Amino acid sequence: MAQLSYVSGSVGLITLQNPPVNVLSAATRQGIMESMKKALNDPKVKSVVICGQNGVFCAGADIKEFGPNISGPSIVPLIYDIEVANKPVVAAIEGSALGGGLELALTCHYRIAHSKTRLGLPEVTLGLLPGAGGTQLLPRLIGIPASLELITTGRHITAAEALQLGLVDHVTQSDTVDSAVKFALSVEGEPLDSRRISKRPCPHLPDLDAVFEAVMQKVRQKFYGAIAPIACVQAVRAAATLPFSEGMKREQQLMSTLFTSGQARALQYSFFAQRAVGRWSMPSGASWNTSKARPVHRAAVLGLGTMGRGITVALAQAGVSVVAVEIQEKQLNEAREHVYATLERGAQQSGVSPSCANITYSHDIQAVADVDLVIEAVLEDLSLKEKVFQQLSAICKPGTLLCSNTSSLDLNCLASQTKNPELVVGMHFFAPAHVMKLLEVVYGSKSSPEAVATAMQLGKKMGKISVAVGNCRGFVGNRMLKPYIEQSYFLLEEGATPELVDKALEEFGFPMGVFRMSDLSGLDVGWRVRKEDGLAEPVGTSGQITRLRGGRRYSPLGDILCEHGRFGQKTGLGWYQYGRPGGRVAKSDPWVFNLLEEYRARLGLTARPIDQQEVLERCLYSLINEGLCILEEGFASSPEDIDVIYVFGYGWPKHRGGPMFYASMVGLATVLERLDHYYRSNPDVPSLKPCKLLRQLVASGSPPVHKWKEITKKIQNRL
Ligand SMILES: CCCCCCCCCCCCCC(=O)CC(=O)SCCNC(=O)CCNC(=O)[C@H](O)C(C)(C)COP(=O)(O)OP(=O)(O)OC[C@H]1O[C@@H](n2cnc3c(N)ncnc32)[C@H](O)[C@@H]1OP(=O)(O)O
Ligand SMILES: NC(=O)C1=CN([C@@H]2O[C@H](COP(=O)(O)OP(=O)(O)OC[C@H]3O[C@@H](n4cnc5c(N)ncnc54)[C@H](O)[C@@H]3O)[C@@H](O)[C@H]2O)C=CC1
Repeated sequence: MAQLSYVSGSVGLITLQNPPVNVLSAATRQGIMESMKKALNDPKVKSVVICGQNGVFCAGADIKEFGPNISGPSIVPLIYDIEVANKPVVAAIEGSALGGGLELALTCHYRIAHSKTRLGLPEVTLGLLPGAGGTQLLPRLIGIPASLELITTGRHITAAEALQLGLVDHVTQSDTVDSAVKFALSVEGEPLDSRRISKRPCPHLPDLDAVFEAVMQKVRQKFYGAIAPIACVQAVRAAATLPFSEGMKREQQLMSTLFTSGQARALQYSFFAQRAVGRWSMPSGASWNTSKARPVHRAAVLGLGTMGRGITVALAQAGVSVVAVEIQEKQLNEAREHVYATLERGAQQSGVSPSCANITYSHDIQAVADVDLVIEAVLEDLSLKEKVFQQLSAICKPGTLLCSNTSSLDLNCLASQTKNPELVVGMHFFAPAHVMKLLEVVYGSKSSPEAVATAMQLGKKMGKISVAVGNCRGFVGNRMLKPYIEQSYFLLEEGATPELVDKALEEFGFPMGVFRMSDLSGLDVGWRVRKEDGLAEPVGTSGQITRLRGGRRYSPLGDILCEHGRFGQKTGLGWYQYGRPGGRVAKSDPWVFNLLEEYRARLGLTARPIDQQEVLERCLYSLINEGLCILEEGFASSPEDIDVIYVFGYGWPKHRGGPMFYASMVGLATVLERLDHYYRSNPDVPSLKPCKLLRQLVASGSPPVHKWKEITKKIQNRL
């Protein structure tokens, strides 16, 4: 796991050997410790270089080992041993130096990095802090403000930025190990005291209290409810105010609290879930093992409204050449300007030149004839989309993949309009499409595994976290949103206000409660769908209100708002008031309170006190129940798929893992008991009826999320 070899006569070269990314597993830590001891005791060795095999230095601790029974040599004494060494130790950094990997490099006396290396302390994203001395060493090396920024965000930086910050001593474009060995030879025998970071004082900061207060405030606001960023600030403060050994004790104290926290478990679960969704599978068993993605060099985007523009930007940024088609001249011109400005802004932020040269614009659908893949993003209208798919099927060269960005229409209907339904898949992006990380790749009943593989691969190239899902109404994310929104309306009928419901959800950790979110996305969107489904009927001022439609409880409150022209932020009025159309600051609206009072009076409903717990239970448990139904029906292949969709597409707080993980933390038996309770008092609300899978999981002793597959498979096989 770590090997000592001898090079250039006097250099001991320690190579970390733990593929794929040389994590510091127990065996690797043991290997480093033994190799270091051997090198330091060998009189022939005058200097040491530490590197990682296969072009990766080290991705830090092995997250899989985290838990109450962590074994092997501790990482902290190991790093002390390196720093006190009486021979120069040089880190040869390439690929990644992250977390414990960067801490290992910080204990070396010199750091040489390849220009393509990424460095960082991402522990905060795992619910931890850099607990192998990182919070004490980094501020001593690069100062407090820069350390606070890196440690509280977990941001990865380039070698160039690391050099600028003083984090590395030298950046090379050539062979890193060769450069480090040459460097080691050049410093053999030189005094080392000034190179030991722990011996340095932390750079003085005159307004220390004010700096820490401001950062703490920012962190509390930005990472609402998360405990790790706060502990990170506290640990860096220890570096600024305490001697090194005392600071290390404080770091360990804070780390041990985080290490066993539910938030750390959730975030570490999420780390692996993000990677697991990439290993997609379809109910037929198709996966990467059986299907190969086709290369996509040239893609078309059809419809340059809100979504088409974002998709064009994301494709161009991924280096794909784009044909962008829009029928309306005005929209086309606006889109061209918008895409250009967004790419320019992105280029300025990333320092990479913009990719505008890759895009051609047209108002003629014939322009898509020679592309490898089309993403359709025209209006959400089935007959329009059907016509577009007929045209695409006739125009495109054989083998072109036809993708739809529809958020709710049946993919099979679109596929049936084409000559090759196996080439049709959904690519459901989220707004704004060039920013949001999530992509649902939707397979219809005839989609070929190759088509799914190609969409998944393209999503990855575009920097998305792609999740393959089945073709049910609303797919996974929007389908689960339906009972969540429905419950929020029922709560209003029973006595809650939009403010009360939103406060409960925002304190849970959502960036926006359900009503503020609905105002932002536009209330008319759901209204249109409800009208198409025959649910929304005009109420008028004297009309009868029926709260039972199709045998189910129904709340027309959302429809009533729309009948008054209140579509949310875009009209300046929705569940809140915004001052003007397009306004962003939500203020309570007495009109809404009056409406609710009149509505309840008209229907003979008595408002009762509703607490935050009930809001959370009814909104979240009904959403969780729907997620479990989706799993039961096989439209998602694992709970990880659902959790990743909610964290990256719907603002589910990261430190709560996702709805499925959260349900397992709360206790599946508790979720079942509460759903049973609410369903008993609302037998006309089917989404509160606990699904079969939930009952089965509880009956099987509520296994952890990673074991659910054993039970879902059995249920799915029986379907
Ligand atoms: C009981 C009470 C005790 C209380 C006291 C406790 C004290 C404990 C002290 C411990 C102090 C330890 C401090 C420390 O060192 C903390 C850390 O280092 S935490 C880890 C920080 N590192 C990271 O977050 C890096 C994570 N990795 C990445 O960002 C990417 O993998 C990377 C950029 C390196 C490479 O990306 P890419 O090429 O895209 O590959 P993948 O992401 O697909 O990864 C490939 C493969 O490797 C797995 N993997 C990656 N990193 C890790 C890791 N750190 N641990 C385990 N496994 C890792 C990844 O899952 C992939 O495998 P799959 O099988 O495909 O999933
Ligand atoms: N807006 C959102 O937040 C999201 C929307 N979606 C889906 O994306 C699709 C597009 O939605 P938006 O961008 O919001 O709509 P939009 O109304 O902003 O844009 C649609 C564009 O398509 C153009 N168009 C219509 N027919 C066309 C044709 N035959 N050829 C070329 N262009 C044509 C229109 O002129 C318009 O510019 C819909 O299916 C929607 O459900 C999916 C995820 C999120």
